[in-house]
Amino acid sequence: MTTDQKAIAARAKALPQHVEHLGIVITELMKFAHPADMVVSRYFRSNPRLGNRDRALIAEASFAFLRRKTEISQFAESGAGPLARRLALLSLLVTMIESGLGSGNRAESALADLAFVVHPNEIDWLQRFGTIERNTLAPLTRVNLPEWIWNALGSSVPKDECLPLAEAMLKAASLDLRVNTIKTQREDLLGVLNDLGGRYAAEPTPYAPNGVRLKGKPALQTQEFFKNGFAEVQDEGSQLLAMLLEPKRGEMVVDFCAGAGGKTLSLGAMMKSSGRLYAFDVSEKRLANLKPRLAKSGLSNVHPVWIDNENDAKVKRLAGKIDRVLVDAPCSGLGTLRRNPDLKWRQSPQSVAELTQKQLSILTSAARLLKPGGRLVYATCSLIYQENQGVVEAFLANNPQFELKDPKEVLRDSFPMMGDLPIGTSKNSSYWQLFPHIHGTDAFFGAILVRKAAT
Ligand SMILES: C[S@@+](CC[C@H](N)C(=O)[O-])C[C@H]1O[C@@H](n2cnc3c(N)ncnc32)[C@H](O)[C@@H]1O
Repeated sequence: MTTDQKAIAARAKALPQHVEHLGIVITELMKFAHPADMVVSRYFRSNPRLGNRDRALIAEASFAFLRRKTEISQFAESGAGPLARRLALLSLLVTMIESGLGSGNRAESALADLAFVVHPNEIDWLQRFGTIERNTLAPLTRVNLPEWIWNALGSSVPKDECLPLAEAMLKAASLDLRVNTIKTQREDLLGVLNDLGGRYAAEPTPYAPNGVRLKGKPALQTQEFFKNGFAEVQDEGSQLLAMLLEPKRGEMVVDFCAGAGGKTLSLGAMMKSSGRLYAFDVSEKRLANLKPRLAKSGLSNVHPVWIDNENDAKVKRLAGKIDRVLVDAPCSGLGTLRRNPDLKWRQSPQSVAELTQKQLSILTSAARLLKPGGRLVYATCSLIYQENQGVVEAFLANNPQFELKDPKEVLRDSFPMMGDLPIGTSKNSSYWQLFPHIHGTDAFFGAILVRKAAT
């Protein structure tokens, strides 16, 4: 038996308890009362005896359930025994087939890995699920989306791309890092990572110049390179989005919705730790999470500022003084379904309508910060038209002192290219958009707005 086979056998023996734990987690997830990652980590905290491998499998299967909830729930109706067990078994089967965990990447070998836990009368039933031809499923079952989101995709991509987009969102996302160029260079970090062994197998991201993609999902927190701030976890798309702002050395820049600072840290490094970069957010907790990341980043130009709301006096005091503003607006997050599949079940047309109002209000306040000639990037990780183009159009209708700049023109000399266009731009749009089925990133939207020089 090879080391890999031994590991697989050890994991397979532990599966009966996985089914039980997973059944409890899925029952809790189906209430949709809290974000899925919070539900899963709370469960692990209250079950401290679960090992790392158990946790990895339970977490992966919980997210597989959320991604394929329609298919799994519908098929589960046909089984026997407690519903939680049926859902757990189907989710484990999906995980085994898709992620290559256990010895199987196909239905039969995935089933063999479940042999320790399935009852004889469940085998045929699982086999039937594992061999369903996906293209025979009804459209909404196949895409595992609520109808309103499936319909909304058509306003974001051409009709013939809706299915490939929806299918791409059913896959788990890769783990990407951004190299902190204040401390090291990508080639050097790739060397360090690849010396750490197979689970870190790292390669450059296809487009982002400072991105690294890891093949596995290794624990990062304990690694020296991570503790010392040589890299941060950041999806390639998010890295590219921050690059739309193109901040320069010595400028005054505001990251209006900085959160825990994913993009703030990218912007600070692009500014070579010079000038002044304000990181605003209404969430004290998120800004508190930025501080340790900032401390290890080596940046000295970032100033976190808690604001009460977008019209806070601290914002008004900087009106007309800022060169560049990033508005990474709070949004439905429906572009990140690969990572946050619970969002498709937790958002609704009503929640999107409320977000749209908030987004317009934040954009309007943030825009007042700009000097004449200054650039604002309005961005979301949504693919819903109302949160994206809809907000920008409403803003421009009320603010004629701003104009939309075509990213094809603005980015031509400075941005990573895909074919003959800057990545994320297209011949027939003046907006910037990334999609999982085209770019292999989460879906992101960006609009480049400039305050006209004469006003
Ligand atoms: C998409 S997240 C930002 C993610 C962050 N830029 C990053 O790259 O990690 C949106 C953020 O907007 C913040 N937010 C919500 N309402 C806000 C407001 N009125 N003014 C400023 N920030 C706000 C939220 O607290 C949240 O951190």
